[in-house]
Amino acid sequence: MPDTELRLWQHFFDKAASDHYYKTLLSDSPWQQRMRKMYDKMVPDPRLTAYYGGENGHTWTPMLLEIKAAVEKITEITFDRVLLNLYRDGKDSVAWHSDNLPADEKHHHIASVTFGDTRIFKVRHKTRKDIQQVDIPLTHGSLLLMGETMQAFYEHHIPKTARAVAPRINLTFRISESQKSIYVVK
Ligand SMILES: O=C(O)CCC(=O)C(=O)O
Ligand SMILES: [Fe+2]
Repeated sequence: MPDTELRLWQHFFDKAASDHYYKTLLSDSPWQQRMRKMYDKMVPDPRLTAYYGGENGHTWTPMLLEIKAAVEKITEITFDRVLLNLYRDGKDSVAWHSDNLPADEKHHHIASVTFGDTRIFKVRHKTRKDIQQVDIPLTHGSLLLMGETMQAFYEHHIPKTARAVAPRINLTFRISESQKSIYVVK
C-alpha cells in the first residue's frame, strides 16, 4: 500500500492451536468494560478489553508469551505490550481511528492476531482520496503486521455487522506506549 506496508498471514496459527487459544483466552482473560468520554457523557466501548505488559498492564501469562514468541519469530520484531479486544457479537466494533503514538513519540510496527469469528478490518488513507479503501477479512489464526508508518498515514475500523457472528478476539502486540489512551477517536 502507498506510504506503508501491510503483511497478512491468513493461517499463521493452525486450527487446533487457534481453537485452543480462542477458548482459553475467551474464558480466562480479565475482560474489562472501558468507558470513554464523548462530549459530556461517559460511554462504554462497544467491546471488552484486557491489557498486558508495561507498568499498568496485567502480568503476561504463559499462553500470551507463547503467542508473542511465535509472532516475534516470524516478524523479527520484539513487542512489550498486548491489548486484547473481545467483540462479543456483531454489535461490537471499533470506530475509525489510528493507534496513538507511544511514549517515545515514534511509530512502531503493530502485530494483530485474530482468534474466533471473522470480522472485516477496514483501512483508509487519511488524506489521499485516490487510494481505495481496503477491506481485509481477519480470519481465525491470522496475523496482520502493520508497518511503522501505518498509523501516521492510515486509519482502521471494525464495523458492526448484521450477520450472526460468534465472538472474535483480537490481540494487538505493541511496543511501549502509554496505557491510558490507545486510540485517537475521530
Ligand atoms: O480488532 C481489530 O482487528 C483491531 C483493533 C484495534 O484497532 C485496536 O485495538 O487498536
Ligand atoms: Fe487500532
